Amino acid sequence: MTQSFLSALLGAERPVIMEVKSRDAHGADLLRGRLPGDVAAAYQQAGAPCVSVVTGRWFGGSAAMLHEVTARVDVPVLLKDFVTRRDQITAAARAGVSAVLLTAALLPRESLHDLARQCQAHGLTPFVEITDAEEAIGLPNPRDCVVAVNNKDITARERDAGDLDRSRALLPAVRAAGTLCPVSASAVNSPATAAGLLAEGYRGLLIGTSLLRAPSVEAWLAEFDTHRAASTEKTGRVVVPLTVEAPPVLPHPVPVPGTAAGGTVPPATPAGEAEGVPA
Ligand SMILES: O=C(O)c1ccccc1NCC(=O)[C@H](O)[C@H](O)COP(=O)(O)O
Repeated sequence: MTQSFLSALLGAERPVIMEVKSRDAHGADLLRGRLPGDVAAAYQQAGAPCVSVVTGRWFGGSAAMLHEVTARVDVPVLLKDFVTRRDQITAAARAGVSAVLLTAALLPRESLHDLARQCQAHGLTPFVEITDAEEAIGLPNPRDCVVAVNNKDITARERDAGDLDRSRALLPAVRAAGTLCPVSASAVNSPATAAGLLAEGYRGLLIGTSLLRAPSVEAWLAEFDTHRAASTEKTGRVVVPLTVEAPPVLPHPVPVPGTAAGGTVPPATPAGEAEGVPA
């Protein structure tokens, strides 16, 4: 891996984080006989700047999936699991990921911020997923965080249809939080919708189901490019790739004020759902 997750996404012509996920929220198979590593490799081949892998068991994930994916791609990898403890971040860094999902709706504020600092201390990008404006406030070093609006409700296991208006409504708050990279995640169900969200000001998108169900990723991306060109013509808004300096990796362990080194954060996630993160 040569670039941090954040710089890879900001520097991409097509800022789409392509996700490998075994099952959707209703249990439907998304891999259809394909191996996770093969799907990830196909994404990289198609030009993915970054890949996401869901290891959370609600979505049929496992630690093995993470290893299969990291073994097959050179692009930065985002780990999506129910991360509540510092040791999960240490393990994720050891496993070769570049970014870690932190779900604001499932973490007390202090823990969210502590885990974000831990990610940064390991040179990982905190991928902070929010569902309301308040959750974005006060993140540590926000320029080094991705802040993603989740269009679905993880507390309901994402069984809802998703609400893209949430992304539209929260974009000003996400920008105000200080991130360079607002992302819209979940329920981005078509190339047209994806292009629309970029035209409205998002710097990145996280897409799982729509790409996994597409008969051809290349055809999906070609349609996306067509819609983007059309919306650029209409709005004049162009997403200019940015180069950012990778944040420094601080010496480890990094003492975090107010917490016991190596201590755990209060468990706020469904018990036993985070075993996809390697120990
Ligand atoms: O959102 C979470 O907190 C979460 C935690 C652990 C595993 C997965 C989690 N979310 C999954 C997702 O958010 C979606 O897979 C992702 O955004 C893609 O959504 P879609 O394009 O609708 O498949």
